[in-house]
Amino acid sequence: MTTLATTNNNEIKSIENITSLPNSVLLSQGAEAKTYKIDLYGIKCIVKERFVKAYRHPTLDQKISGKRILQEVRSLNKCKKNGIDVPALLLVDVPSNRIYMEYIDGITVKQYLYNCFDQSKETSTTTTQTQTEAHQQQIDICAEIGKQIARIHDLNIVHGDLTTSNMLLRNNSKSNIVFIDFGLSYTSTMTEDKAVDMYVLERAFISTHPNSELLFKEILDSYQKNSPSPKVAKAILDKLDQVRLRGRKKLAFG
Ligand SMILES: Nc1ncnc2c1ncn2[C@@H]1O[C@H](COP(=O)(O)OP(=O)(O)OP(=O)(O)O)[C@@H](O)[C@H]1O
Repeated sequence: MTTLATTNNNEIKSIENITSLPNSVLLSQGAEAKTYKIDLYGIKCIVKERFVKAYRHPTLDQKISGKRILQEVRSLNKCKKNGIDVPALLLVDVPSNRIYMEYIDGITVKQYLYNCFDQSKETSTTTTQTQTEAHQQQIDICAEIGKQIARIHDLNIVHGDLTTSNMLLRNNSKSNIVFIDFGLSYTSTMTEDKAVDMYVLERAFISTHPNSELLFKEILDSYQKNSPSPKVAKAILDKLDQVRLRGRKKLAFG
């Protein structure tokens, strides 16, 4: 682990206040972390800073934040090492609860799918060809999502928060999905954990992209077809059926 070094009388210090940096922009404030885009020595990068939760005991808070950071860093590193596209890790500043990573220039998969839906809508200006192309683009990106998640699961990484907002398109290219936000990720060999990961994605996908059940099926088909371990992938998808059933029962009976 390293600390961001700014030498000051031979002292190594963290940047005190991210917002004081020129060109720093707050991109999002989640429940646990703030995400900034900054310019560091001329390089655009992302700083994810887990903030102190006042309702938690400080020691416990530091322990939880430290664990989440470690998990995010581990997952990012493991993915990168195995050729799965994730932001490159630049620095980890444990005392300040910050991770510095590569800034990915590109839209989210969520936005990409919205754009395709817009193009595929019947209007006076759209042609059948535009609609067919837009539909094919949706299918292609869903196939890519399934393939890449199968590879992540094959590394025994459970993402924990799979949504189309947590997938970015490097240079806006649909064949270049970059997975982000591994803050809730963990290591597991259990089919159940991976099935729940797919269930989280399914719920998020269907609610973010209405009437997209057939598209989600593309994700599942590709997940199984492209998994490095097809038998395991099949077991995970069989388990997904059970997870769905439990989810429905929970909704119906509380
Ligand atoms: N490497 C990156 N490159 C470009 N944009 C990014 C990058 N990482 C995050 N973002 C942007 O910042 C937003 C928030 O990031 P992220 O999802 O990692 O944080 P979070 O959801 O607040 O964290 P957590 O869920 O762990 O509390 C993302 O939706 C994305 O738009």
